[in-house]
Amino acid sequence: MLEVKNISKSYQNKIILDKISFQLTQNKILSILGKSGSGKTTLLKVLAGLETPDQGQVLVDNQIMNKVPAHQRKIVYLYQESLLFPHLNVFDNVAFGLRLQKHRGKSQKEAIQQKTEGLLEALGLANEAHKMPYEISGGQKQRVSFGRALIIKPRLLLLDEPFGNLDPDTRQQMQQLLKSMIAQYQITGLFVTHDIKEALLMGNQVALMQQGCLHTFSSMEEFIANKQTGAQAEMEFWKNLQG
Ligand SMILES: Nc1ncnc2c1ncn2[C@@H]1O[C@H](COP(=O)(O)OP(=O)(O)OP(=O)(O)O)[C@@H](O)[C@H]1O
Repeated sequence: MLEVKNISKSYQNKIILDKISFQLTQNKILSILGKSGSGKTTLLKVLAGLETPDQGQVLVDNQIMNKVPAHQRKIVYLYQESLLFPHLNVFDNVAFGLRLQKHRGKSQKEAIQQKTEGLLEALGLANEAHKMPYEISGGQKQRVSFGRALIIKPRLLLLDEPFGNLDPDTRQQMQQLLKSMIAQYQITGLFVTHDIKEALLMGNQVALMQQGCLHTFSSMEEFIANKQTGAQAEMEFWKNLQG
């Protein structure tokens, strides 16, 4: 479904992405780990059309995306501080993408109303529908931005450290919520995180970005067994802590 072929990108002669190739099938999530500055965000931006690769191709459903502008790709890129429209309430922020799709007429209006209400309910935001962004918490804002993304059924959802700013409890709740929404909406996506546990929890597959290359693992066992991933060190840490 997503096919990335030989993507390279340099900034000021420094190679950030070095002939990256991988495939991702429909309804699967690929978690991407990697050190700060290893190029994870750059990869997501290339897929979203926010950066142009120096070479290589991005294909979604066999369609070459390279020349398709970002706003026509139906690929959503979400990051920690994904912005909400400050002048729209929670309901209108979520409904925005559907309204853009040139839906007119009364029945369409009702369909938008129903879809948005259903999604707000599922996201636990039903009581916040009429609040403005400045009246809700960070975790709630995050849920609104997921709502905005999910409502248009993106072909690809790109999540860039989405929970980086949340406290541990809220982070755990959001992981569970997002996981169930991803299953319900049959989302295909990439999930960038620094947290190994989160990568294993959110992804069906895990990959490691290192020196411009994306190392994909054929199974979770292979990922855990590889010392470079840090999974073993993390497991050792918890074991030692238990005594
Ligand atoms: N627009 C740009 N111009 C020049 N250099 C850039 C630009 N964007 C990113 N870089 C550089 O490319 C490298 C990779 O950055 P990127 O943001 O992709 O890393 P990352 O793996 O997402 O890091 P982090 O985990 O800290 O978010 C960094 O060295 C960064 O300074």
